Amino acid sequence: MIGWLDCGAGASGDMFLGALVDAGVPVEILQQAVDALGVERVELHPDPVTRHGLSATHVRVECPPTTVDRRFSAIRDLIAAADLPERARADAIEAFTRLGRAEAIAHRVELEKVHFHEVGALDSLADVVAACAGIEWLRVHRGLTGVTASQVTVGGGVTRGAHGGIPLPAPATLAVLSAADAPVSGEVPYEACTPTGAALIATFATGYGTLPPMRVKAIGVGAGGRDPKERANLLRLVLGEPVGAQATGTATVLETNVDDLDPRLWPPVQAALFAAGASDAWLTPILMKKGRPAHTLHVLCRDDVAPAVREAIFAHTTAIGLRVLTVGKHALDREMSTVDVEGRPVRIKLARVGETVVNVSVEYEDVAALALELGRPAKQVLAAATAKAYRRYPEVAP
Ligand SMILES: O=C([S-])c1cc(C(=O)S)c[n+]([C@@H]2O[C@H](COP(=O)(O)O)[C@@H](O)[C@H]2O)c1
Ligand code: NI
Repeated sequence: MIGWLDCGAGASGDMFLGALVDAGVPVEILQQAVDALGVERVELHPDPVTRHGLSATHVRVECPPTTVDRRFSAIRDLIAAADLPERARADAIEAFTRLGRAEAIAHRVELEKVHFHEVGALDSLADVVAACAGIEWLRVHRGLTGVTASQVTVGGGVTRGAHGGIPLPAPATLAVLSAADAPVSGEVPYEACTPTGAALIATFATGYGTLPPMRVKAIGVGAGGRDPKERANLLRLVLGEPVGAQATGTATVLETNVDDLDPRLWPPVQAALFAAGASDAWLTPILMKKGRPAHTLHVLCRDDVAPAVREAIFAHTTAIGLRVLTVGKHALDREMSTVDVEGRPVRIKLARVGETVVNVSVEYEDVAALALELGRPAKQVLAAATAKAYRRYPEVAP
């Protein structure tokens, strides 16, 4: 599954949460992430709303009055210590680092000393961790592999900040989006994209453009708090299975020979590569120059995430150079479905050639989780799920 963010009406933290809930992410997942921070009680309330007659979900983020001023370093430490899924935590730190760097540029202060004001900081903190937990839920439960975004409408005019009038687009919004090389335009006379919205787009989007070719499976429509007359204040998250050019085209393989990395570090290297967007990463044992036993690290990724994957290889291994290969790719159209095992859903992945299903595979993560829950061996749950899948798609049964 891939995702595309329609940012034609801008983006903000609450619009992100609305889009996620509207796309099917349980609000409890978002609330748990906020609760995991252990700060003042912040409550998320999803409401069905309309904007210009279009239905959407708005998530009210209710923050109590607070006098706590939070520096960037304190916020980063709070997120680092929170009990969140690992990738959600890493994304939340990344989003706040993007915000912090932007504020540091705008106010000419050091990153560690950037200061977020009281309720603004709490609201933004809740938005960021909840959105990151929501995207992680989509990765785990809907097989989301990547997100791209449209050009971002940022708006124009003036807004009020803690220190007075702020020109729009807000300096932090512009700094975040320019650092991410995101295409922007003004278009409307108000603040369409906030700094938090910009930081979330920049964290999740691996590229920018129009809706990629996909079979659409879910659409999440998130509303902003206001209903300006110029356009429907909506952020749309479109989720679907890639088709056509995305399935058939090119990919990048990065390769490097490594003879001096402590072998205990390979699993965290692999985790870091996946976090950077790798589609797969594997090692081949080799005998390299000077007769040294070593490994070739191969990393396959989409072309647009290759720079991030390259950075991760240099950051996490001892490699000081690598090969970059553009390879042809043909991937079958895929689609997720579920089968029922003892009343619980287990996801299956279907692969099609045209309309014909040619392969069905049971998602092992679901099997392992259900086996744990039922206290049964994973092989039994796998066999039960596979039997159900073959019953539904006898054309692929052995
Ligand atoms: O108060 C300050 S310093 C402030 C700075 C900036 C900069 O761009 S710098 C922007 N703002 C405005 O505050 C709100 C909050 O944005 P969220 O991202 O937390 O929703 C927004 O209107 C910014 O433009 C304040
Ligand atoms: Ni600021």
